[in-house]
Amino acid sequence: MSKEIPRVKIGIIGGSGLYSPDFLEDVQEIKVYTPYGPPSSDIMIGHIRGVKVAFLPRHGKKHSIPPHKINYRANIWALRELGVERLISVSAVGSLREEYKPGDFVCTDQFIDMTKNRVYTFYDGPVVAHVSMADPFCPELRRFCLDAARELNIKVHEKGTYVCIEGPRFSTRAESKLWRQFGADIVGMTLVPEVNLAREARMCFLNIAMVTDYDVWAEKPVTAMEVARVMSENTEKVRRLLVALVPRIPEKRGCQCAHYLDEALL
Ligand SMILES: CSC[C@H]1O[C@H](OP(=O)(O)O)[C@H](O)[C@@H]1O
Ligand SMILES: Nc1ncnc2[nH]cnc12
Repeated sequence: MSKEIPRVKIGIIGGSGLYSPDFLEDVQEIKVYTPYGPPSSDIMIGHIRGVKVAFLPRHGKKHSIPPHKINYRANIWALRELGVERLISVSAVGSLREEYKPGDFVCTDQFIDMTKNRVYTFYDGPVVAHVSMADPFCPELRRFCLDAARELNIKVHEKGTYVCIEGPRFSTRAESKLWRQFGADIVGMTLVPEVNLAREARMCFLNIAMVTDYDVWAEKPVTAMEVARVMSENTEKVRRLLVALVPRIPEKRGCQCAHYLDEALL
């Protein structure tokens, strides 16, 4: 007897420090097969106040997959296969600005791609797609996120440019200063190509970044242990924000996100 595959419209990808769907109720795990191989883990499906949500930890349940080895295509494909239209990605980031303090949230609104060796598209030919990335994040999801944070009295920066580095190493002092000159506000290793693949998959995409450290421009070199510690001190805040955000998201989309691909195919 074949099992019915559940349909889920909202997906959450957890980053460093967010590996478990303990903010969801009635969780079931399902294995999803993709043409690109397995996603980072089985997909966990549960509910937030009656709304069905799919959860996937991008580094795996035990953080065994480094940023440059994540199978981003498999992750996005698997979530899309389940019906996900609106994707919330959670990231730990370093700060490139004094005023973006450890423990603050950032509702990312732009990115700069400094990665070097990733697979950036589902369209490897013969079908070719050039998606617009001028406005990478869903304006509706950003608004719901900011409203939810305001309601909870959680400090969130309304805008922030995320520079995505290849990793897994952290930036040199010279690089960190350069990211600041580029106009970036926060630095991480995983937003690209998650965000552009989601657009190719006609999904809305929101990035909730949690500042875990001042990157090395501010003198003291960051360590992975520091990132993990600050993230674990703040996961409760992340969970509360997700629980307040998800029920605000309406069934129907009123944004452009599903249509960028129409103008991208040659
Ligand atoms: C654990 S330190 C570096 C690691 O943390 C961030 O992860 P994520 O974006 O998945 O939250 C950063 O991008 C690196 O992968
Ligand atoms: N300083 C930093 N650089 C890159 N990725 C990070 N993730 C968290 N902090 C970071």
